Amino acid sequence: MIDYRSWRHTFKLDPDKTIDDDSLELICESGTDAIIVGGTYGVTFDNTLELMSRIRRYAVPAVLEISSLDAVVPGFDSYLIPLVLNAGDPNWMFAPHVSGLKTYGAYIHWDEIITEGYLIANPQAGVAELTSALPITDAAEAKAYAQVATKICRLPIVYLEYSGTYGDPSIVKACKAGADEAHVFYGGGIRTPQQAAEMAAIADTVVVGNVIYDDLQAALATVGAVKGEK
Ligand SMILES: CC(C)=CCC/C(C)=C/CC/C(C)=C/CC/C(C)=C/CC/C(C)=C/CC/C(C)=C/CC/C(C)=C/COP(=O)(O)OP(=O)(O)O
Ligand SMILES: O=P(O)(O)OC[C@@H](O)CO
Ligand SMILES: [Mg+2]
Repeated sequence: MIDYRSWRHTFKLDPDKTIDDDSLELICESGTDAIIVGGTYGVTFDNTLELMSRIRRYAVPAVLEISSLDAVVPGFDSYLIPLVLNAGDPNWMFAPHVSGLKTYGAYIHWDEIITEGYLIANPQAGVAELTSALPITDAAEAKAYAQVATKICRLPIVYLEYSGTYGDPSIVKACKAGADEAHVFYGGGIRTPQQAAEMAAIADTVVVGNVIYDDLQAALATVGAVKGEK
């Protein structure tokens, strides 16, 4: 099992976006703890395979966060499987996972599978639209969702997803409190070292995504900010 509990900082690369070789090298050699490959829309087998093979030039661990059954590519170190805690469309709760097990069951190495209790907190994110995510009304509700994930479903990870916008630290704190011993990933809208450090002081691992494509130097500066924390 990959040691995700030691990760403090990760970059998330989207197979549907373009990154040149020099930028990819800087990301992979940045000192980040892992590269997560994933995205909501436009993720295909071919663009995932292409990105994975380019990342594989470097020693950094690479994991695939599966969002489509058409894009399950062998060769990653581990596979993150989201379970969307606040999916309003029940077809996103377990149906893809049942299909996945029917299709890939014979090939699964269970010690490579890591399940994430996914809590979608930005109603404007693509993933919120896709899953018809229910709004999180307040910190008490965020804490309760985290407890559903960890105390009731006994999931090892809570992923608080603000994809595209910077989150509310009080909601992140509530999630962390509800998650107890489980591991908390925070992702969304981190664009500065200060934001990275602020979220890293609450969550166990921070995930930096979109800024990679908008401002590479800003993205790289988040690594040192997090590694100095906690
Ligand atoms: C041969 C081989 C390699 C075998 C491996 C076996 C294996 C791992 C099999 C998988 C079995 C299985 C149980 C599969 C089910 C996987 C599946 C399709 C689950 C559904 C996941 C799900 C609910 C997806 C919904 C979307 C989601 C939560 C995506 C997560 C990623 C995400 C939110 C990224 C952010 O995207 P981004 O584009 O940045 O966001 P914006 O749109 O807001 O910008
Ligand atoms: O792209 P950003 O907003 O940095 O979010 C990171 C990650 O949580 C997306 O799944
Ligand atoms: Mg993204």
